[in-house]
This record gives sequence, structure tokens and C-alpha cells, in this order.
Amino acid sequence: MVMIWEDITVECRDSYGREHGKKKLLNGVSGFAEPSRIMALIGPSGCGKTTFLHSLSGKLAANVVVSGNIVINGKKQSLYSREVSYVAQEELFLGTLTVKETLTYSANMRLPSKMTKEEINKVVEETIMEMGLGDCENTRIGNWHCRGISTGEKKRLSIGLEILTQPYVLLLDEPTSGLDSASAFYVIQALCHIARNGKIVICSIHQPSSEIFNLFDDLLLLSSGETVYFGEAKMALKFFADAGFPCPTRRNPSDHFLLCINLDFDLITEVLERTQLSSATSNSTLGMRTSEIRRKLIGSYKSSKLMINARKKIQQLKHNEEQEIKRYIGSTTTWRKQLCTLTKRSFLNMTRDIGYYWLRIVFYMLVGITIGTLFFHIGTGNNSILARGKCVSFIYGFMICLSCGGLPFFIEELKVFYASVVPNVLMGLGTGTGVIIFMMMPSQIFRSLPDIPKFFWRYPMSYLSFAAWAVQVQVQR
Ligand SMILES: Nc1ncnc2c1ncn2[C@@H]1O[C@H](COP(=O)(O)OP(=O)(O)OP(=O)(O)O)[C@@H](O)[C@H]1O
Repeated sequence: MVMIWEDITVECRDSYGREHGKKKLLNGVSGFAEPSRIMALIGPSGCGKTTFLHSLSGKLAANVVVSGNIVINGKKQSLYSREVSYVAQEELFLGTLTVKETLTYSANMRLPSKMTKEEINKVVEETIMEMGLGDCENTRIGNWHCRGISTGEKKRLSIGLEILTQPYVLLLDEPTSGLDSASAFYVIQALCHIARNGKIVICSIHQPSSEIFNLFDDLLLLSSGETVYFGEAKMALKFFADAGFPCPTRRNPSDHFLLCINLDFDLITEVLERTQLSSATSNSTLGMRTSEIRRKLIGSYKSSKLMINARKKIQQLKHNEEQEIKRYIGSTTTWRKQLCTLTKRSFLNMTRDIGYYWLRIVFYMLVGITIGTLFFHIGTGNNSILARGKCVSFIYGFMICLSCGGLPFFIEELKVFYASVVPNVLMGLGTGTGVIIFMMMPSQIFRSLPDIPKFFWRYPMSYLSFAAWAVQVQVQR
């Protein structure tokens, strides 16, 4: 089982969709990834690392056009492949759930329904062990108002969520961003372990330390959408030395690579020259402008044996037979199970969040008692019609104001649904139901005070309907 990408070119139209405003984000990037190996994708900011990972996982934005071939396990891939799992830079979780609960709910949603509870629990336990999350399995993830697990643990949890279904290929966008060197080392080591179990792991990374760099088997070096180097990570230093840019002995290899290809250094030099803060006119350590070094390196790579061999290997691997590999195909669980899981998760999330549920219940009770007292025994005469009208407006006003308090939590839950179209559809449907139920509720309170408990009960029911809709769509996590 191998993954091949051949002549991947990504172009984006300008914001008006005009053809002549096209910009090349990737230019003919080719390569391959083999199982049991981990590949680093390194390059300056804006060089196209995320675009490359999005092309491989079929998550490109609507305003870009991709051309080229992607072949996984002998099969040409269409827009989105279930064989590929993608871990984005941003982590999306429900902060009130613990690590174990998050993994268990996700496993219940995505593992085949024929798997028993014990089997699912075993997969969850194995994932916890593999990602080294044992110490924090019962700790809440935490959100903006409640501190939870550390950033490193969150990164490992997002990886854990993706490996639950045992994908062939794991793509990760900067899994070490925001981590200290020890946590970053831990994350990459966990990824190495996943790769050694026969998976393909490709991850973009910003300036890894030399210890982390040594963990990678392969390297794809990009600069402004062009391949500067593709091959074994340990051979990259030789390639740079052969091209005339050897890495000084005490310099971190990845720092050296970026120093040679990051065009921002030229801009900085220009600014310094203009402001007369420096007289340097070139990449100070290599004595040349970075654009020139980059051009030479790209030229060296294009005429190198590395590229010829890579092309030959791509042609060989493209015709390899498809292999049977065990994995859990996502979203094969039944509609009913998804409904139960989502509803349980939604209730747990709501009840654990004081602001989302309990605090608002207290406010609603206070409002209910106030309104009940103000409009107690208003009678059934002509004058009471006006009083009833006032009461309804009063109730609507409070309801709408207080419901805003739940928005941050509602949005947090929506984000977890991930696929871009789903949140919009759900937001519309959920809000619609909420409004209808709001309209029904005042009449309940209005009739008599003893009905107030019904009103409190009915409000959470709108979230139940939201969960029911949610399961009808493809849920990613
Ligand atoms: N959908 C898009 N429309 C227009 N431009 C885009 C789009 N996606 C990416 N770009 C541009 O393509 C270039 C590469 O972006 P990309 O996010 O792939 O870079 P990156 O190497 O991942 O950067 P970083 O390391 O900072 O995350 C950037 O200049 C970006 O502005």
C-alpha cells in the first residue's frame, strides 16, 4: 500500500473568480509515501504546506482548482477519500467532556454498528494507550472558561480521534504548533509509532529541533509551491552540500533549509537597507540573496538523480496491485445509534455547563415567577386583552435575551460537526425549531404558573430535535 501524488498543481482564482487573476499555490509537486514511514513537510510560512495536505485529503476550498493524480493503494482517488484522515491545526472538542468520553462518543459514531460495546471500549483503550493519554483520560478537555488538559494532550487527542478508524494514511497540519520541545518530541514520537504499525504518516512542521528532525524518515521541502527537495530526510544535508550550500556543523538542519529557501529574508534585507539599519544585501550567512539560492536549489533538484529516481519509482508504484487492508470504514453505524449517541452527548454537555443550562434555568425561573406575579389573576374582561399582549411581549423579550447566553456553547457544538455545509444547515434548522418552541412556550407559562416545569422541560427538547437532524448528515467526529 503506497500513496502517490503526481504533478499536483493548485491554482486559485482571484476574489472575483476571474481567470486572469489566477495564482499558483502548488506547481507540479510529485512524490510518494510508503507505509511504516513518517514524512516531514517543511517550508516557510505560506509556501503551500496546508494546500498540499488539503489536496491529498480532498479538502480544498471552492475557489481553487487542482490538477494531477493521487493514487492510494493502487486506486486513483476522487475528491474525498475515506482512506485518508486529516488532522487540522485547530482542535475542535466539546470542552465539558473528558478525554475518554470524547473518544468513546466518537468511536460510537464512527465504528461499525456490528461492533459490540466491549470491542468499541477496547479500541478506545488502545487509542488512549497509543497516544499516551492514560494520565488524563478522566480529565475534562476544558474550554474558554474552564481549564482542562494541556495543549500537547489536546494535539494527541485530535490524533487519537483520527486513528480510531485505522485509516491507511494520516495527514497532519502542524501537529506540534504551540508546543514546547518536549511535548513536540512526544507528539512526533507517537506519530512514528503509528507509522511503524504500517500506516503512512505525513505531517507539516515548522522548524523542528534536530532531535525531532532525526525522527523523520522522509522529507518534502516546499518553497512558494515548488519542490526544493523530496527524498530521505537524512540525505537532505548531502543534497544541500552538493548544491553548494552545506549546513554548518552546529546549525539545526531544518533551520539551514529554511534559511536557504525563505524568501522573506530578502524582504527583511530590503527593509533594513531602506531604513539603513543594515548594510547587508544578501543572506548574511551564505553571501547570496535567498531568491538566488532558492532558484539554484530548485534547479539542482530538477536535474538531480533524486528526482529521476522518484519519477521512476512513481511509475513503478502506480501499477502495484490493490492490497486488502483491515480498517474500520467510517460512519457505518446505524441511524438510531447515532441519534442515541449524539443526544446523550448533547445532554451531558449541557448539564455539565453551568452557563449553558443551570444558570439559565435559574434565570428562567426568576422571570417566570416575576411574570406570574405581575400578571396574576388578570381576569377575562376586555382590559385583560391588552395586559395579555404586554405579557407576551415581556416573555418574548426575556426569552430572546436569555437564549443568547447559550450561543457560545451551541456554536462550540456546531463546530465539532466540521464539514462546512453541515453547521450552516443545522444552524438554520436548530434556530428555526428554537423559535417555534419559544413561540409555544409563553402560552404554557401564560395559562398558569404550575405549568412552568413543562416550559423548562420543553426548552432542552429543542436540542433533542437538533440532535435528530444532526445524525442524518455525515458526521466527521
Ligand atoms: N483558498 C485560497 N484562496 C486564495 N489563496 C489561498 C487559498 N488557500 C491558500 N491560499 C494562499 O496560498 C498560499 C499558501 O497557503 P498555505 O495555507 O498552504 O500555506 P502554509 O505553508 O500552510 O502556511 P503556514 O505555514 O503559515 O500555515 C498562501 O499565500 C495563501 O494565502
